[in-house]
Amino acid sequence: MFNILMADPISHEGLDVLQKSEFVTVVGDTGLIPEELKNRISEFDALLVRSQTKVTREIIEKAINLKIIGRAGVGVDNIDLDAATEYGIIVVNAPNGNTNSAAEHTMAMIMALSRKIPQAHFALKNHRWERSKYVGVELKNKTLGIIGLGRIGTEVAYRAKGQRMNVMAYDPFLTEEKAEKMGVDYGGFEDVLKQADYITVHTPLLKETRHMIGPEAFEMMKNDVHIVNCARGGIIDEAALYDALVSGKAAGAAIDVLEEEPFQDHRLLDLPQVIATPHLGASTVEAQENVAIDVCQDVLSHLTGDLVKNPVNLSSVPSDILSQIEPYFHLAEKLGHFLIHLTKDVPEEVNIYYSGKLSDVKIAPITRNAVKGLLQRHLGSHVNDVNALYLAEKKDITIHENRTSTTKGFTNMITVEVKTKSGVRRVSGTLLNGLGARIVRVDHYSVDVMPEGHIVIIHHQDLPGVIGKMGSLLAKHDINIATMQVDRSDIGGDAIMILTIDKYLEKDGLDELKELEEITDVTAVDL
Ligand SMILES: NC(=O)C1=CN([C@@H]2O[C@H](COP(=O)(O)OP(=O)(O)OC[C@H]3O[C@@H](n4cnc5c(N)ncnc54)[C@H](O)[C@@H]3O)[C@@H](O)[C@H]2O)C=CC1
Ligand SMILES: O=C(O)CCC(=O)C(=O)O
Repeated sequence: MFNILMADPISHEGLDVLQKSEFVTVVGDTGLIPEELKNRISEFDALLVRSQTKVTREIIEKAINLKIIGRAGVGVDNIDLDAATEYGIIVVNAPNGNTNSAAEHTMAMIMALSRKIPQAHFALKNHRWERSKYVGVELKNKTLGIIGLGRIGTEVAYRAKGQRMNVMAYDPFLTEEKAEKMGVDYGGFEDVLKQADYITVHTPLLKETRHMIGPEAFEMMKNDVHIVNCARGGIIDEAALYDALVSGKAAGAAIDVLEEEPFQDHRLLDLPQVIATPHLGASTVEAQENVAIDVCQDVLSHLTGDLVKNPVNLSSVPSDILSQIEPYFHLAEKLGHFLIHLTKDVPEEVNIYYSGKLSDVKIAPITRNAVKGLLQRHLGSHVNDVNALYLAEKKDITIHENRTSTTKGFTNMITVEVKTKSGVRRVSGTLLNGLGARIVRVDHYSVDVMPEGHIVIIHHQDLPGVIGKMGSLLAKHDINIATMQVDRSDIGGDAIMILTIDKYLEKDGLDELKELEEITDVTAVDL
């Protein structure tokens, strides 16, 4: 049974996904202060948050059982991703479910700002009829500058065009061709600043985007510019915005997000030309349902051993290829685990070869799992597919992926190879149609072994009587051989025998096998 802590309120449609599962229990405890969260986090396998809860390194360090953090929304700037990755905790978000709501909110803010609706509303509610005070400006033929043309920025662009605005955008991934296709003017950051009447930001909050709209940016802008931030507090330097508004450079600002939430400094909010909402961009029934369902499904998938759709600290695996790679994902881990038992020295380099059908599927998740299988033996069960590559790098092990369409007799094959100072060891596996996974090569030997259960790998001299001796010795230890595979380099030369046995071979049995004179090496591995 896995324990999930819901630390921020999540829509019940998402919670239903979890509550229907017999594998999880959900504890709802919203509004915990950081100290309380730190003290309780070790009880949980999964943590669900929105933007309020700050999942800091300090909390992650205490989260000894935590496997996944689910963010019901897009921005993950409230989660220390480096710490999560380092501790092998996967972070998932729900990047698509609130795009529409955030775009609609942005448009509502742009329109309310232009027509001073909140100010006029407030006056009227206070019984003041002030028609001449609230003269607005039209959006038609004005230029909207969009900084960050991702999911939300793109939706805002289409809506602004519906308002007959000219749209100009800057995004490091925007090409001239793409802009043309969208009917958007293509510009650099400064072009947008200089030409826009309205500027709206839709980037994530990153080192690079923090305060990207600061004093210098305001200087480049047109007089009477309108500023909109429905993305993240901190993209716009609030002190610089305040100065621009007070000096009259900027005509008004609409802000949904603040550098500190809930706000500490209310100077900006007190300006009459500022309209504001308390981080409501995603606060619609529909968006909250969408993000809750998406994130809860991923949390459940991860806890029950399946792949997730929206990992943040892993590259994303689209659902259509998810089912395609899943069996290889498990095979790769077993190959890594098998091989590390054969590897007697410190691994320096790992090569993973993908051949046949696998040469054109998304292999990154498969690679991560192979590395996980390799590292777990020595680094323990905290190694997972989130931190495997990070930990390999920390251990100075270089990882290379290689694709080849050569099938080597199999329609698909994964070969994991480890280089150490004493040489190279490798193991290959495949998925046989209808028969499942098989280990088909160990170094230069051909075998056919199901990668599961108790396995003994015996290197020996190809001499008469060896198999008999081995069988008797195992029988003495009450061990039944389930399957046996043998291959040799040449008659009377080096040979390999791979046994699957019905129970674990204890150390004394292993040592006795090693003492047989024809045997050069014995390795036991449990897959
Ligand atoms: N107010 C609210 O309630 C909500 C806020 N958000 C926030 O909105 C923002 C955008 O979200 P999405 O569109 O879903 O993200 P996205 O990832 O689809 O788009 C972000 C875009 O910003 C671009 N970008 C990154 N660095 C940039 C830079 N230096 N200059 C210009 N562009 C840059 C990226 O290339 C990307 O195209 C995020 O900060 C997210 O957290 C999202 C949903 C609701
Ligand atoms: O959880 C929320 O309501 C905030 C949504 C948000 O800011 C995001 O998805 O980035």
